[in-house]
Amino acid sequence: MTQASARSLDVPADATIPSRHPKAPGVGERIPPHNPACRGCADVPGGIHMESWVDDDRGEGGDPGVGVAVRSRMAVTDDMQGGPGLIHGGYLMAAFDECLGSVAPLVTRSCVTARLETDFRAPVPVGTTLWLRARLDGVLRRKYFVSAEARLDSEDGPLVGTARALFVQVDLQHFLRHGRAEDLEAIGASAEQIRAARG
Ligand SMILES: CCCCCCCCCCCC(=O)SCCNC(=O)CCNC(=O)[C@H](O)C(C)(C)COP(=O)(O)OP(=O)(O)OC[C@H]1O[C@@H](n2cnc3c(N)ncnc32)[C@H](O)[C@@H]1OP(=O)(O)O
Repeated sequence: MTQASARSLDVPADATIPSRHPKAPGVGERIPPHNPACRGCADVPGGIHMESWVDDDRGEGGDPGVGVAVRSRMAVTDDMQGGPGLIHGGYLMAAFDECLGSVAPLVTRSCVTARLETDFRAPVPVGTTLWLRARLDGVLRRKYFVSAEARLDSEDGPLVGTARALFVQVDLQHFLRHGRAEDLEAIGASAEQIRAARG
């Protein structure tokens, strides 16, 4: 296998699709913020205020409850402007990252974005609402392959973007080792845990 194909976002043939974790929120339930300071999903100044729910991915056979998917909504506000009256592309990518990033935790522990590819298919005016839908396409070892689409103003509105991403599962040590201590302490980590993780 070449280096390029090893890092591709194409779902490997031997990937599987596990079920939602029994303790994960159920279909239709709101997904709570994964960190109270997250600029993606928490209600904090300067955030994108994404709201997400567990969706029902009916899968190939159309069976209800099969698969793992997330539905998200984001208001496109004036402060997201790039071109005059239009969303900055980085905000659309942030929206995709947040929606895509809510999928794997329905199955496993924390994951982080390793790679994110976005196709900007149509301009997104400020003052609109983005509706996103992401699904789990396959899992191989620690790798979670996900894809998403974004539509304007309703769940079946015009398609404005699509994305594919790879999330890699990490353990708590990832955050303890790399995160700023005061933010880790704010979510309950002790100074001793942080010191131990950093060696
Ligand atoms: C307190 C709780 C709060 C919970 C908080 C939850 C936070 C969620 C936040 C939302 C999402 C984000 O914004 S996350 C923020 C943005 N992302 C990041 O900061 C991640 C920075 N990158 C990293 O830390 C690292 O590169 C990792 C963890 C992604 C991978 O490092 P690693 O753990 O050493 O693993 P590594 O062996 O390199 O890679 C594992 C497998 O993935 C593949 N792989 C790795 N990177 C890539 C890549 N870019 N493109 C393709 N493939 C890749 C490798 O080839 C390998 O495949 P194979 O050999 O197995 O085939």
